[in-house]
Amino acid sequence: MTGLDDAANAVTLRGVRLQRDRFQLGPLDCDIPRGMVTAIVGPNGSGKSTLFRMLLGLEPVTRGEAAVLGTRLDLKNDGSFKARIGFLSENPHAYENSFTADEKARFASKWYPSWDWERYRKLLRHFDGDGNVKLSKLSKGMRRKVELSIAMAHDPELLLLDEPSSGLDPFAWKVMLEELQRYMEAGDKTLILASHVTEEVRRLADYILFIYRGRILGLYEKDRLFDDWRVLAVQQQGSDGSGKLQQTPGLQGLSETGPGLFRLEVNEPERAETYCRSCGFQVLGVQRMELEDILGCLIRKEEARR
Ligand SMILES: Nc1ncnc2c1ncn2[C@@H]1O[C@H](COP(=O)(O)OP(=O)(O)OP(=O)(O)O)[C@@H](O)[C@H]1O
Repeated sequence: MTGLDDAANAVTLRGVRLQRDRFQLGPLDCDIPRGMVTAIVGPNGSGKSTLFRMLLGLEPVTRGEAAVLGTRLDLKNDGSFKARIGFLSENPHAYENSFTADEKARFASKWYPSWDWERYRKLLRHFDGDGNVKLSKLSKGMRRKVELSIAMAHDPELLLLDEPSSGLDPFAWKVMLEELQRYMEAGDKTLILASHVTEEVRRLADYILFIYRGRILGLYEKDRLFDDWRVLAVQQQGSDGSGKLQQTPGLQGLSETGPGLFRLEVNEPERAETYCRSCGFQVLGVQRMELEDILGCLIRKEEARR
């Protein structure tokens, strides 16, 4: 791991903890790279929104050190780094209900030096959003579209999106993917999004950060993750040898699915296959794992460790 102010990272966390009455986030250690898309994936209540709030300085770091865009999250910073960030929260703020999108945008334009009205209008048009209706009168998806337009209008260095597609119809979802891909085209932007939508993660993410019960289960390069993690179905040929499966290279999970039949979750598929054969097992099939299966496997391992 590198220093806190390494320019290659958009976010650096070192032993970071945030304590609430009934929930602890951390200790967290990770580097989220700049110029990339990182998807945060984890079950409900695992701490994704809390992590976003902490990165925005809205909740204090109780212990450890954190930096966002090279700025340390401590009492000494003046908060100006936040003008370089675009944020879409999971839930809309009730105190903004009486504003229209255009009125909210007018507020935002004063706060963000790089605010671009043309960009805002273009985004709103592309999303087919209405800037003149009170936010409280918009449907969930309609409000999401205008909030996204506002979050992206100042072309921020770092975009933090908390479940951005929540409420969007399939057409708006497609527009969102297009806009986020366009946003990343310049090469110097960073997108971090929390998502439960597998397809969104598959299409957008360069990296996946798994989080569970406030702890990081791993940060993986997406293509490698989907290449490496496989399910092997194997059948025992002789009468003995099932115990040997515990030694399978890269073994992440093992279950007996029938008499002499086993299901192995592995992240070194070629070595695992060779090993199983050498132990006298017939390999019946090898399949890529879905994102939720990988998460399930990581959670089981974490639970076993606790
Ligand atoms: N305002 C709050 N005050 C106290 N505890 C909170 C508050 N908001 C969330 N929590 C708790 O913090 C924990 C993490 O919640 P958080 O919203 O960060 O999870 P999440 O991963 O974003 O979940 P989801 O996928 O459901 O959006 C949960 O145990 C939740 O009950």
